Amino acid sequence: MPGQLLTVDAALRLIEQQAAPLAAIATPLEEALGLCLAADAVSNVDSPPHDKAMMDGYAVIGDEPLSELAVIEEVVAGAVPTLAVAAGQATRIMTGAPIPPGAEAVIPVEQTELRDADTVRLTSPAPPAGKHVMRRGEVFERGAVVLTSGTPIGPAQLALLAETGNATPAVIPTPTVGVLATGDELVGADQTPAAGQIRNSNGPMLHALVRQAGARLLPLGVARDNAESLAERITAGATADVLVLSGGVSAGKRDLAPGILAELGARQVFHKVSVKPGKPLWFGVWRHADGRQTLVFGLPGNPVSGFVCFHLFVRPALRRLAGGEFAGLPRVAVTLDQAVTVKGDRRTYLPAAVALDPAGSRRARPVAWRGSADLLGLAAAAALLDLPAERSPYAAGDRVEALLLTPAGVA
Ligand SMILES: Nc1nc2c(c(=O)[nH]1)N[C@H]1C(S)=C(S)[C@@H](COP(=O)(O)OP(=O)(O)OC[C@H]3O[C@@H](n4cnc5c(N)ncnc54)[C@H](O)[C@@H]3O)O[C@H]1N2
Ligand code: MOO
Repeated sequence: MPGQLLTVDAALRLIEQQAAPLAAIATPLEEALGLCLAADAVSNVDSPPHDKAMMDGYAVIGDEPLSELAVIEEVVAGAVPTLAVAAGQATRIMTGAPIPPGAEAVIPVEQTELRDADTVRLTSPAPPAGKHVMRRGEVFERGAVVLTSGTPIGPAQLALLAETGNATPAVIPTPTVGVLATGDELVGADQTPAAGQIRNSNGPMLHALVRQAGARLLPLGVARDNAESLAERITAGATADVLVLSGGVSAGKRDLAPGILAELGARQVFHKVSVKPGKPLWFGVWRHADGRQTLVFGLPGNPVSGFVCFHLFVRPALRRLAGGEFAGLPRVAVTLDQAVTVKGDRRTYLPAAVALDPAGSRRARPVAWRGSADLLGLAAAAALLDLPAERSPYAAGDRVEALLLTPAGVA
């Protein structure tokens, strides 16, 4: 371990130990998109619920010896046949409708012509038994587990839950994340900074990161660098599952957040990680009198440090709380387009542009940037290169790992 600092992996293990899925709730299906199932989903119907026609046409006994058939009935989807079909007979049937007793196949309407209202002639050889018929329970039977606990609910899973009668499935709810920016120097994006002031960019950035992660945002505004303001705003975040603070966690005189958190009853799990940017990261657990707990992340104030720490450490915790895997951004291999030297001994995450070469493999080049306050560089990045210090210097052509910030990871 470099110096006395925790490695990124050790820090992640400590966070994972504290991040258990939230308690399950029952939710209306319409609100279940994006949530994870908290229990196996069982079907209360067979699928399909009856032997069903897969084509519009005529239900027949199958391998029909005759080429002219008497039409005895018509069954549309939603109706139930009343007559059994025998040799020489057919029931006019629509896709999805139940197959009448005795029938074993469907002749598509295109392979027939009507002689008169009650007689149909086959223009192709009669189909064998089983053709264009789906058997009751062929896809799954009543009582079958159709989705297992932990499955994320997308549109297809939602449709399956609807089909199987799971109108209010048990799910893990969306975690709520309180976001608090700290600092006397901060003014709003719509204000003109006076001497010594800067605009609060971390607030909007962290709000966006929380939303992008699919969590519910509890905006807590800006706390000033004094004990009263910090204690008041942090206390307002006690209802959240996760509290994200920006700034005030390094070694400065005004870096009061860790002390205030301890006074309020939050237990520090670690402070400082061997990562660049992001070294001053603080992580703790705040247990409340009612048995709930809030995971607290004190992110460094430098914007890129906060961004990197959110992706590396907060995002996996949010996914775990929501019932998913403890996993962050997608990780891919890239080829470096230029040499890179990592200074110091911290594992370094460098904002990079990524392009596909003609063979379809990803090539990456660090963006021009001037350290952990450079949002211009970060805004041009599609990935974060993951560069362990001990492998430095890196040469052009070296294969390294990168965390993708955009779905395609190319920009
Ligand atoms: N003596 C030491 N000094 C510093 C250390 C250290 O280990 N020893 N660590 C450095 C590192 S690394 C970082 S990163 C920063 C982190 O400092 P803090 O988390 O305490 O953050 P602040 O001091 O409050 O602010 C740092 C920087 O970020 C700007 N900032 C803060 N909040 C916002 C915001 N909401 N929007 C935009 N910019 C923000 C702030 O103005 C400062 O420029 O500490 C180093 N120092
Ligand atoms: O680690 Mo700080 O986060 O270098 O800027």
